[in-house]
Amino acid sequence: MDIVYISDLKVDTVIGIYDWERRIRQTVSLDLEMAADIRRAAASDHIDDALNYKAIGKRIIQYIGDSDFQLVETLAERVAELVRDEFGVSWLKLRLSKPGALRGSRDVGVIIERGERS
Ligand SMILES: Nc1nc2c(c(=O)[nH]1)N=C([C@H](O)[C@@H](O)CO)CN2
Repeated sequence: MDIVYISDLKVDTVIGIYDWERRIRQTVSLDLEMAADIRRAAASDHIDDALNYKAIGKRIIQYIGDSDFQLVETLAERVAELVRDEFGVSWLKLRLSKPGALRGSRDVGVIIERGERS
């Protein structure tokens, strides 16, 4: 199994459980690893044969930017569903972090893995 990845994708969104958090936008950061077989794209050298990380990244930016969940868990799960459903990704690992959310820590968040590694 090969991996196509996106690292440290930063998006501003409404996220959080407190009243003050519902009134502002905060930055979340996303690391995403997606199962892929890159051999066809490598052989043809054509984007149509590749898992297009730019198309996926733009869709994630749009989705997160428009969302307003309370928990990072919910946001992570929905992004994972979107990537798997819309881009046919069989397995992924997603790390969603919220920088500065806990004093003394660089960031907090969740890491989820969905689907079967083939
Ligand atoms: N497991 C979680 N714990 C907490 C979350 C969360 O989304 N998942 N969120 C908060 C607050 O919104 C916090 O980020 C504000 O600084 C607290 N704990």
